[in-house]
Amino acid sequence: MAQIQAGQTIAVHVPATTANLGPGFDVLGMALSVFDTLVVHTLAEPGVVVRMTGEGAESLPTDETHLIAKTILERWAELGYEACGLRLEATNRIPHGRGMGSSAAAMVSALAAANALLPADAQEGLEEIFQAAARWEGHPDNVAPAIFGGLTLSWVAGSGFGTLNGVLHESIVPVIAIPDVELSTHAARGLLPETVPHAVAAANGGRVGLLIHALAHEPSALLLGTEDFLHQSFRAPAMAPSAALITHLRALGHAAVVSGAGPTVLVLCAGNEEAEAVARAIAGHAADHRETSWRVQIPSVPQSGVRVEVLSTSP
Ligand SMILES: Nc1ncnc2c1ncn2[C@@H]1O[C@H](COP(=O)(O)OP(=O)(O)OP(=O)(O)O)[C@@H](O)[C@H]1O
Ligand SMILES: N[C@@H](CCO)C(=O)O
Repeated sequence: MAQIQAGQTIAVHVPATTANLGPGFDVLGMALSVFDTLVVHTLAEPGVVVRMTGEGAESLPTDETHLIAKTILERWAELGYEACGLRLEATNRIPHGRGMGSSAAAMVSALAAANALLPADAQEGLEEIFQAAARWEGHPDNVAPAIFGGLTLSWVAGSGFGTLNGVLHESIVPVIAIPDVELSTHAARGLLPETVPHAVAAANGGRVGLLIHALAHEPSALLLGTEDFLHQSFRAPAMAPSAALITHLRALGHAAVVSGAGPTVLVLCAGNEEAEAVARAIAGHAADHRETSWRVQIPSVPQSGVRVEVLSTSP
């Protein structure tokens, strides 16, 4: 069995992502300019040590059970490589369990790192990393923009996944409101019904079509295009403050939706003026509903996703 070379150091940068964008459940995703950074050192001595700063630093494991370390080790084993020792230094800026793709970012940084530390002639491309990440995450909508950046449209293709970059109108500005509570994606998916009636699926399909058009060409149609029939109403009881904020913003004419599995709220704005009005509307709503506090950010949409820097190679 080939062994991973000790003495290598790489850095991986991966963006946060928002998924669904309303009706595009498990299909639409978009990168957001909030980046996690992971530095990986391969060591001659066996064992795994993880150091973290930022999100999750106080609560996540610091040994080989850490999600990123575990994924790197499992990927090497899957590809037939014997692991060396590892030191990981993670700077976590993506909030966990909020619907901003933290687990997808962790998965993508692990798989990109595992790949970059293979011998040069064994390294794979982004397409193989996408297939592995989507398989391990279970759905492709967050991992696609984390890998490829921009707006992504993804689908299940046989036993694998497909994705492509969609056109995003230059005026569109995302606003995110991150509440001070977490909801795990696993719990949020558990709230969904097994099946939906044909009429509901058809209504949702119509909105996805309109949304893709609105995102590319006609931002004025974002409010109608972001109407969802598949997931938000079922999950609302688990994120009542987010549901109330979305109702408030939509009544004002803004295209507010649940970001990913929630509870973060995403608003797709047609320009900076609307984005600033939305930030003010969120502040006003928060002042009247003090049980939840919100962090409001206006990120950009990076056009590329995961990036690996080789800091030092093995002797
Ligand atoms: N950088 C990280 N390092 C290690 N573990 C992580 C990291 N990011 C996320 N995780 C793990 O993933 C969990 C959150 O995943 P979960 O899928 O529930 O939410 P999310 O990915 O933030 O939201 P969503 O999938 O809706 O966008 C965390 O509680 C933690 O266990
Ligand atoms: N499409 C996923 C995104 C969260 O990972 C969901 O809504 O469950």
